Amino acid sequence: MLPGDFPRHLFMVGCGNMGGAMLSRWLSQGLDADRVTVLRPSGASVGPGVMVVTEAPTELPAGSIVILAMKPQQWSTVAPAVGPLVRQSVATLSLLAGVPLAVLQDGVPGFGGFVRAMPNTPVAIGQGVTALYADSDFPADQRSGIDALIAPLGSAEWLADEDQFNLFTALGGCGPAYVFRFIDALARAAESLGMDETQARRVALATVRGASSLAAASDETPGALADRVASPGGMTREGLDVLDADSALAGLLTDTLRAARDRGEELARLAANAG
Ligand SMILES: NC(=O)C1=CN([C@@H]2O[C@H](COP(=O)(O)OP(=O)(O)OC[C@H]3O[C@@H](n4cnc5c(N)ncnc54)[C@H](O)[C@@H]3O)[C@@H](O)[C@H]2O)C=CC1
Ligand SMILES: O=C(O)[C@@H]1CCC=N1
Repeated sequence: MLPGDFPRHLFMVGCGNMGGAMLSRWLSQGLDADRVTVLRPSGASVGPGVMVVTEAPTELPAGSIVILAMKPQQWSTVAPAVGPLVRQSVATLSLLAGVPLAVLQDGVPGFGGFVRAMPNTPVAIGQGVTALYADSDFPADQRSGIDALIAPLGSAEWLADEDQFNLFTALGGCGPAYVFRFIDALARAAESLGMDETQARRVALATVRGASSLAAASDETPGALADRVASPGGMTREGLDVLDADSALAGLLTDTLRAARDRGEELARLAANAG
């Protein structure tokens, strides 16, 4: 079921991996396909009944939200084409990683309805986490429409400080990729030590799923839960000692998030200049 104040119409600019994950969830939760229009250069279908256009129309249905779901680097070329539609929208949600509100506003001068959103692909099953940020120009009474839009996708966090957006992106937006890589590495490690490949993948995935569900359901921190697995003098501690030596895992993940976060500033420059 969609919330009652779900936007009346969605106009999506691009619908690839991320836009497609959001759209499939909204449709699965009861959104009528005729309440969505997708602009994509290929014109390829995104699902039964959803209108796909290859050029921006001149008008949007009343109460539309525009969702920018193309690549950040495309903003400076897309802005002139979709600017008139952005101005007609009650709000325009930008998924463009790294691109600050100021760069969005430069593309459509005078429009105060931009909201930055950073979802992640688990939105496809309603288990995403989405960061949201709007500045003081954004009409306060439109926030509930944005909340209704995001609610079917999982949890949401409004950030108070736009400077935190790239760090949130590195953790929440990019994070599924790092977790998928970890699952893969866990399975490959078991395989390299002699386990059958298919069994290693199955057990690694089941272990990560069970552990993350337990951590989500527990009052204890993941750190405390790790210690509970490690029986004194037992096997787990020997393994944890490898991960913890010289803060190996913590250091690797800090470097990982730093690299992802810092790429956001480069994407902002590309969005402003390169087209
Ligand atoms: N993939 C992810 O997990 C996440 C992606 N994002 C953001 O979502 C946006 C899209 O990323 P992905 O879906 O991964 O990329 P993608 O490459 O899968 O999809 C991009 C879409 O944009 C369309 N497109 C290309 N040129 C266009 C144009 N001129 N006008 C309209 N549409 C155009 C493409 O046809 C495609 O459907 C990016 O801005 C990214 O930063 C945000 C959070 C997570
Ligand atoms: O890789 C990217 O730039 C986007 C942002 C978060 C996930 N994917």
